[in-house]
Amino acid sequence: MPTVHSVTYQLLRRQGLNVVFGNPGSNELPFLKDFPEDFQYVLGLHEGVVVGMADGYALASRRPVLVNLHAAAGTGNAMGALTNAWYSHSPLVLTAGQQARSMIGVESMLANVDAPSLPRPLVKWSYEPACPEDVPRALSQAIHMANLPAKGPVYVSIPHDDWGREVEEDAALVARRDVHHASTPSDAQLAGLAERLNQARNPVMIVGPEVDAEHANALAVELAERLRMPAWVAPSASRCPFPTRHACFRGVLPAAIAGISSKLDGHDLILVIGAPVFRYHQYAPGRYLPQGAELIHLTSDVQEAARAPMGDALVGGLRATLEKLLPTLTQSERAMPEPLPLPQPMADEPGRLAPESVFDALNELAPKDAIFVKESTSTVTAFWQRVEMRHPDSYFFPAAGGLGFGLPAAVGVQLARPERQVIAVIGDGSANYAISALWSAAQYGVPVVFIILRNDTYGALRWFSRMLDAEDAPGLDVPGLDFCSLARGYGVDAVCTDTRDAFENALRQALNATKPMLIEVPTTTIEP
Ligand SMILES: Cc1ncc(Cn2c(C)c(CCOP(=O)(O)OP(=O)(O)O)sc2=O)c(N)n1
Ligand SMILES: [Ca+2]
Repeated sequence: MPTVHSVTYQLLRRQGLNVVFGNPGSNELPFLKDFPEDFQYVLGLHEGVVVGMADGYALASRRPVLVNLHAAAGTGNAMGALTNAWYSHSPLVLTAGQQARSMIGVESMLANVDAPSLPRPLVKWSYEPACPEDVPRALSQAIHMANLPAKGPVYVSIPHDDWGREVEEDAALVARRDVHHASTPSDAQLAGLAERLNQARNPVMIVGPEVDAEHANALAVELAERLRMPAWVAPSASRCPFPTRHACFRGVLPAAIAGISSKLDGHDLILVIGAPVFRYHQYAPGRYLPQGAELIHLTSDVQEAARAPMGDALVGGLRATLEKLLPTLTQSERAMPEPLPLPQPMADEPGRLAPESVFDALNELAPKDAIFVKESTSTVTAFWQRVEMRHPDSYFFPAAGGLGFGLPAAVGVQLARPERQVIAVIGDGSANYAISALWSAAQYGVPVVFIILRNDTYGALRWFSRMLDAEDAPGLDVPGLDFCSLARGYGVDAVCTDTRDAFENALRQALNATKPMLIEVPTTTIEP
C-alpha cells in the first residue's frame, strides 16, 4: 500500500519540487527519512537563511520551492524572511513538522500550537490537515496556491506521525495534476486601454518587479519605444524590469508621495505595469498625482489593484496583456527621450573607497549578464546610476526591506542560475542578520562573490534620523566588525581591500574562482 510519505515524494517529484531548503528537528525526521537520490537538501543554519535561500532560488528559477522548517520555533525564526517572500510574490511551499497528533493538545515539547495561525498574514494559505490521509492533497493544494497569481508563500503544518500512514491508491491522483492560469483582458477592455494610451499627450510608464518576474522586460521596452515615453522603475525596487542604459530609462522613483508626484509632473497619463501603486517608504505627504494626470494600473495581483489609493486598474496576466496591447498601439511621432547622462567618477579617501567607486569598478569588471543581489540601503541610488543592468533577473533586493535577505538569497539565486555570476553587494549592517548563509555557500561550493561595504554605521538610518529629527538616537553605529575573520570562520575565503586597485584585483580573482569569496571594502558614507 502507498503511504503519505511515498505519495508525497511522488507529488514533489512530478511538480518539480526536488530541491528542499531546510533546517531539521525531530518532528521533520520522518519526512526526511529515505530521502530520494534525485532530491537535493540544502541546509541553512538558521531558518531566516533557509527561507532567504529558498526565496532567491524561487525568484531566479520562477518555480515553486519546498521549504522544511522545525515546528513553531523554526517558523518564528523564518518570519522576517517571510516578509520579503510575501511582497516579492515568491512561490514558497513552507512545510513545518508538528508534534505527534495525540501530543499537540497537551502542548508537549515541539508542539506547534495553533500552527496555521503562526505565519499569518505573511502567507496566501495556511493549513494543518485534519487527518494523515489528507496530507498529499493538502500539499498539492499548497503547490498550486503558491504558483497561481498572485503568487506567494503558503504554509502546511504536518504531524510527524502522519508520514507512515497508508493511503488509498487514488491518493496519488494529485501527483498528476496540471493547474495553469490563463487570463487576458477582453477585446473591449484592450480597446479602451489602447484608446487612452494613443490619445495621451505626454504619457509616462512605471515598471515594477512583476514585469521582470514574467520576463516581460522586452515588451516593456517595445511599449516605451512605441509611445516614445519615459520609463521609471517603481519605488522600493526589488527587481530590475527595464534596461538601465536605455534612452527611455529614467531611474527609480523616490518612495515618497510628494516625490513621485513631482517627478511625474507634466504627464497626463501614468501607466503602472507590474508594481503596487505605490510601495511608499519615507513619509512625505503631498498630492498622490500631479495636476491633471490620470493613472492606469496593470497587475495580476487582485489585492494590489484593490488597495491602490487612486487610478484605474486592469487585473490579468501581464505578458498576455502586453502582447495583445502592443499591436493595437500606433507609433508615436514624439521625439525619443534623451538618455540619462553618465555619472562622474567619485574620489576615494585614504583607507576607504567611495561606494560610487566600487560600483564603477563593478560596472567595468563584472560579466555583462551578472546577477546582483543588493542589500546596502544607503547606496541604492548610486548603484542604479552606475551599474548597467540589461537582462531579466539581473537584480534582487528585499521586497519588504526586511534585512537578512541578501546573503542567503544570493546563495539561492546562484544555485538556481549557475550559468550567470551572482554578485552580492551587502551593507555591513545587513550582513549580520543572516551571516551564517556563508556556511551554506562554502558547504555547497556556491561561487557567489560577496562584497561587504563596511561604513561602520547603519547608513540609511543616519539619513532617516536627520529626516525625522532624531539625530541623537542611540544604536546607529556598527563599528569593530571583521568580516574576513567571520567569513573564514564559516569556510569562505576572504580579503579586505581599501584601495581601488586592490579591490579590482580581488574582484578579478573572485570572478575567476569556482568557490565563494568575500571582499570586505571599507567605504565612505553617502546620502541614500
Ligand atoms: C530585519 C531588519 N531589521 C532592521 C531594519 C532597519 N534598517 C536598518 C538596520 C538599516 C541599516 C542597514 O545598514 P547597512 O550597513 O546594511 O547599509 P547602509 O549602511 O548602506 O545603510 S536600513 C533599515 O530599514 C530592517 N530594515 N530589517
Ligand atoms: Ca553600513
